[in-house]
Amino acid sequence: DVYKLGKQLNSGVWTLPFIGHSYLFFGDNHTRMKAFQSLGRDAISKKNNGLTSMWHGNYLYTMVADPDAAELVLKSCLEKDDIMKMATLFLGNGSIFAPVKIWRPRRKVLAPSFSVKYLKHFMSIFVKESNVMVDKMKSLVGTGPISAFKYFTAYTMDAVAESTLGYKMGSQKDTDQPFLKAFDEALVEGATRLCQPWLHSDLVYTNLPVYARLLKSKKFLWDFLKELIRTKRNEMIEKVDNEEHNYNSPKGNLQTFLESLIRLSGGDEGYTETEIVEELMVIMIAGNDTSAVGASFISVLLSRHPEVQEKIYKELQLVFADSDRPITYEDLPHLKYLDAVIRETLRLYPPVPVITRKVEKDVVLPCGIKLVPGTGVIVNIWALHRNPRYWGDDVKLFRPERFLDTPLMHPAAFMPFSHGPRNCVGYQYAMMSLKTVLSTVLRRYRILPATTPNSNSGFPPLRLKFDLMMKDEDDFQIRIESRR
Ligand code: HEM
Repeated sequence: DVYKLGKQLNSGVWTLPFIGHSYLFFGDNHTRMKAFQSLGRDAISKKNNGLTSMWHGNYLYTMVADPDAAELVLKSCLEKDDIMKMATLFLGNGSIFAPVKIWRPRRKVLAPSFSVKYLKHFMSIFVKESNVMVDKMKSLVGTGPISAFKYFTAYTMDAVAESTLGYKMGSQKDTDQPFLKAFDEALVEGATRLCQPWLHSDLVYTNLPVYARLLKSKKFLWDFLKELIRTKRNEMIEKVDNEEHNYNSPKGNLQTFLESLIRLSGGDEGYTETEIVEELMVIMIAGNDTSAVGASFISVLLSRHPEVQEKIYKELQLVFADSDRPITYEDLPHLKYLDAVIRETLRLYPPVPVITRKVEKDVVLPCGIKLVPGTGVIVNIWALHRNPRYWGDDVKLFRPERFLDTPLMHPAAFMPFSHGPRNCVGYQYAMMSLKTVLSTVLRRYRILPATTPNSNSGFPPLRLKFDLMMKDEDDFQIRIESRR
């Protein structure tokens, strides 16, 4: 059945005996992104209608770049592919990669703490950290190119740490911050392993010095979070004892995810300390670089499309005129063009370009092809967002207006935050944070390209790489100029 499925998927990309398509992934992170791109192009080619195969040795993945098929798969296959089990060494049973029976109850606890009611409280944190960022950027005006990512990643780390943990990380001010260092080291180790198939076996990996390094970073991060949880639990119990003797219906505002995790999980009866640490790590991992990568792609595209940047500035002028007042939650719905620019960037450059699922029961796709239990699925978001059947002939153009003048042709045609029950729980958080930081930067500065475009061919295409996320190999270089 597996081979029959492989044949039906009709790959136009060569496979080699024994290793299948794995040869495409040998090399560096740039090569790996190119592999996903060429397989994705095959999927959206006319002959294939949004599906192709990817053989990892003798293991078959159905690669999906068609919204109809993706929607069905993401609704009916909730288990993540086994390749994601590697994350367990670091994340334990953290919900993002956990088996469905662990993920489901945790998602129920996590989801309400991302509702608008809670998110509104975080605006003041986004505003404060955005201001720290624009102040830091002052010294960069008129200097040589800088990495936008370096600034956005420090911003997201501080914003997520304060809203999640109630902890003022201060990484925008001190890049040697020990939590940040340990966190970055662990992420680098994780990405290195995922991208190097010979490190996939736990038996091999856990006997290598790199594993000892991962454990060291993990211990530091876990000890730090455990201490923070203990302090917070005590604070909350004391507060409730003083106020109303009822742990489950606290008065006052919920301020952080940590507090709501402790509360929503039923106080002492709920999550264990380890389970809370796992969930906090999930949010830190899922919420940091994803948004920073998104903001960085937006900055680079704006540097190359001054006309788009001017349109955003006009919109900002309508809302704020020349005042210095900080952005509020009520301003957000008025920033429609900025919203379209963010979406259009996430369409062309989704920070998470591929996601995986495991097939556990027969699934018949709308085109009639039957997925076989024991195989995997890769939803190639990068290719799905460039599928001309759903985006028209100008699919490769950066044209934010498409989100304003044309309704989506399919609810799953645009899914940078994934789709279905296991989609991104931080979607609204991310959009609010991005709008706050981008509007704050763009009111103060004009973003300029790092290099001058060639008079004939314009700017060279961005060189992309894949290391858990899709990033710019040149580290998102831009320059800035003061608006005032
Ligand atoms: C531009 C920014 C972001 C992008 C592109 C993004 C993308 C994604 C994607 C694609 C998934 C689902 C993976 C899958 O279906 O297998 C996901 C899951 C998740 N994201 Fe995001 N994300 C972003 C920001 C955030 C933020 C800011 C947070 C939290 C503060 C967050 C928290 C999560 C969590 C907790 C999950 C796991 C949900 C679950 O498994 O139930 N994300 N994200």
